[in-house]
Amino acid sequence: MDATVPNLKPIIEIKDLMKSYGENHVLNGFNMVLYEGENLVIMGKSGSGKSVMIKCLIALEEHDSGSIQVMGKDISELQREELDELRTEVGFLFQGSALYDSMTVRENLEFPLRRHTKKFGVIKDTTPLVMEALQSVGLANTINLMPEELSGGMKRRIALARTLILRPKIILYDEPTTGLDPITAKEILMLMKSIQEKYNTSSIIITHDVDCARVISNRMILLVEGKNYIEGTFEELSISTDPKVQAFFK
Ligand SMILES: Nc1ncnc2c1ncn2[C@@H]1O[C@H](COP(=O)(O)OP(=O)(O)OP(=O)(O)O)[C@@H](O)[C@H]1O
Repeated sequence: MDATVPNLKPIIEIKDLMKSYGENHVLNGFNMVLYEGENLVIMGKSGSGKSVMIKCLIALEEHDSGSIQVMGKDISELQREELDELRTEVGFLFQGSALYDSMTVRENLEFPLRRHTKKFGVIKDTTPLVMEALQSVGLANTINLMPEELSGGMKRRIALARTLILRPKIILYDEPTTGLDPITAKEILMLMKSIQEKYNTSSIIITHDVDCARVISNRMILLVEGKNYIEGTFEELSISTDPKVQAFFK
């Protein structure tokens, strides 16, 4: 474990996770612990089950067996309302950002506030929360713009602001730097780091991007054929002589 991880309190624990689609056994006993304040990178070949694992984690997909504990709660035991509440603590940033094109930046950010009224109650004036989230991503001046007026990097930052507005304790990133040029990708990584420091969030980051893993990870897990193949720090994995591990560092 990297010395920069402040403590070792688990915030997510996955044990022996199995998930198949017909004969396609995607997750075959995956295990994972995410500690508070940690940035955990999951790497794996295309089709190795990374996105399915994330979907099981937030109960968008039902797992076949094994257990998933998020903030001490077994997600398969939660009723719909409890699950909705838990989802306000787990923000996710999927590939492609997915802002609503017909809404302004402000309306995009207000959307989760209106959907999850339990966390903050009914808010009469959303401006302070919207502005704080936009300031966190350095884009306060875009509040009245439409998504089409934003660059790819800006869209991703706004999507991150929309995730942050509910003040999640955990953020799940699926390929946060894919499709961005190297400079914009670096800006996003710096932003992810500053958010983690500011809000003390814990994150799981799925990525193929070695630079992303190097900059952001406290620890990494390599997923092969639906289970953990190896885990360790970037430094440990990057000097591994195992061909399956080396393949990611080329
Ligand atoms: N809803 C679904 N129905 C059937 N099969 C699915 C479904 N979702 C995923 N799969 C299968 O699960 C396997 C793992 O997919 P997954 O999207 O998790 O891969 P991944 O590791 O995230 O890949 P990538 O890096 O390309 O995003 C694939 O074989 C995929 O076809």
